[in-house]
Amino acid sequence: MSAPVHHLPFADLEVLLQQIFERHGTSAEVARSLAYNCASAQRDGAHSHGVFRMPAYVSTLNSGWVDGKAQPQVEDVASGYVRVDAQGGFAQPALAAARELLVSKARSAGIAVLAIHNSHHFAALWPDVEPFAEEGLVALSVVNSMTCVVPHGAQQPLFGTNPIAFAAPCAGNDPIVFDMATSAIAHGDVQIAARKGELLPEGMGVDSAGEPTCDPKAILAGGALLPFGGHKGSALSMMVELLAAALTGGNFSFEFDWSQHPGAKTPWTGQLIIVIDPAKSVGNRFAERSRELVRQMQAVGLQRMPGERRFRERELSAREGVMVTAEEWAGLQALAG
Ligand SMILES: NC(=O)C1=CN([C@@H]2O[C@H](COP(=O)(O)OP(=O)(O)OC[C@H]3O[C@@H](n4cnc5c(N)ncnc54)[C@H](OP(=O)(O)O)[C@@H]3O)[C@@H](O)[C@H]2O)C=CC1
Ligand SMILES: O=C(O)C1=NCCCC1
Repeated sequence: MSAPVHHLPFADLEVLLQQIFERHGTSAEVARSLAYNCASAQRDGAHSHGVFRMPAYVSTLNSGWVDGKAQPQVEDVASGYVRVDAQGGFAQPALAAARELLVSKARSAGIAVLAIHNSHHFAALWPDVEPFAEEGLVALSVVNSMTCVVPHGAQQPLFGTNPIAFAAPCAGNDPIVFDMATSAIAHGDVQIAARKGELLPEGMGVDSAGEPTCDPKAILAGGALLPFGGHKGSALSMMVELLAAALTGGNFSFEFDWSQHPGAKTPWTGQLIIVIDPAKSVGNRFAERSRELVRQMQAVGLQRMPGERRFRERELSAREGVMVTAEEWAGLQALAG
């Protein structure tokens, strides 16, 4: 028998999450930003960063580790450069505060960089880039997280799960979007597997003795993750540390200490977003060229584009409501008080 589920209109889920954030100490603006982000992940079936994350958001806010009322400070640094100090708050409101300036710089200079530091990112990364592609721009973002990944050839964890997200317009189609951790598996998916009592495929992580394991609980109890693709994923993860932390002024994944804040779960790091206006080099042809690439990939047998599963889930959610399991629903009700 399948588990009972609720199907909610997106707006209702968003309002409920907003209430939870505000109840646990965020400003109304921050609550709106995080609720939209988290509800969008749930809507798109991005479960490792949907409502599953709400208890950890709440425990983090209650621990005093993050400032839920922070007012990001935007600095107009140069013709193609914006810097934001998130003031110890969440990264999404920091991006929102700088977004208009970033887009106007990308449109006038052809390329613009947004460097966010002193920020907490606890979400999927695609929501940060996809909207740029919907406006005809190309966007790339990286964010570093917390030490849990052993660099290829090393013995101890150092890197975070450090995702990379990319979005580009595609004529007559949903934008092309990919968003992937540079670890073999996202930390969120390890937690979900541990909760469900499932084993992981081989090659995802090691136990506390550094021995390969498929047991997610062993990875969470003093073990660690591996980068995807050996030395190649490891190099990308290193690049993310450099771009998201060293370049922005944020912490490396190993540089913050949350031990004095029991319940804290959000990495206090940095994030970089690069936005490019393709009109500057190829006029209005970029989106057509994207479409051509997709056509050719399909012609050689491609069945699934990255991002496609999410867009399908989004359509399904629009028709049937956003799916929340009975257990998740009960948890949300408890958090909402
Ligand atoms: N904030 C943070 O610090 C961190 C956040 N995360 C987030 O965790 C989430 C999950 O990451 P991860 O587990 O690496 O993601 P996945 O491995 O599930 O997916 C990575 C990308 O590959 C696509 N994809 C997956 N399977 C296929 C396939 N068979 N064919 C074609 N494309 C495919 C996905 O598209 P689709 O979405 O359509 O399935 C997605 O764009 C991400 O949103 C990431 O941002 C991860 C680490 C840290
Ligand atoms: O799933 C992950 O990996 C992470 N997600 C949110 C931030 C911490 C790492």
